Amino acid sequence: MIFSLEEVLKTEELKHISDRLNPSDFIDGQKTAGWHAKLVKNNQQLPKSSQAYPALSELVKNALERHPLFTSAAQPKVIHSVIFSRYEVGMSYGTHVDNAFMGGDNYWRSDLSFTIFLSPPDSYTGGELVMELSDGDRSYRLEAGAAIIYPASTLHRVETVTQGIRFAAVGWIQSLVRNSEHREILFDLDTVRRSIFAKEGKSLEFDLISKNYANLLRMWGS
Ligand SMILES: O=C(O)CCC(=O)C(=O)O
Ligand SMILES: [Fe+2]
Repeated sequence: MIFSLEEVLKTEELKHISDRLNPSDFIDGQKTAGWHAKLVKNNQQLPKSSQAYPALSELVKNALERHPLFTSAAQPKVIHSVIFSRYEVGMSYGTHVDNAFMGGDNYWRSDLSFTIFLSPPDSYTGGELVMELSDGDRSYRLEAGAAIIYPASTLHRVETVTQGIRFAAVGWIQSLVRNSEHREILFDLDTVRRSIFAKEGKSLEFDLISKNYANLLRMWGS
């Protein structure tokens, strides 16, 4: 399941982040790509050792966690390996799949990948995030502050930026529920039980769906 979240970052948070993304701090993005992704990765990123990185990466994780749809859709165990990337004119990231495990000493699994768009779409051209799906390509270019979250198993690419600068925060999620189809069933059940709760409160129907939601989570989660 691919899902987008609107307004993950508020306007003042976007400004706070952009004020701290100093182009001269950025380094070649090749540093964090797998051996094959390196061949097609042509962008820049903020090094984790930079002064701004720890607080900005916490801000991004907290913003995702407080979004009402995030927990239900992603069942996050840990959000990890956040990268602030920068694409100037001519930069792109060709077709690749993200590594299955990341995070240096911790070795978190990447079940879901996310991109939070940090630049307003009218401030650059090109730079679409494209998912290469079995029924064709699907292209995303969201408002600043919005996020797209997709299975890390997906082939994807970032098109060449042809004008302006594209900033993004990307990262990965190890989910409590490893299987994407299981996550989708849980998401649907959670959506339905919340809708029942809104209409009729803690009814028998609500309790039965909640029972099955919790039991499936126990069965599929780890
Ligand atoms: O910038 C993006 O939207 C995605 C970048 C990406 O695919 C990656 O860093 O692995
Ligand atoms: Fe990627």
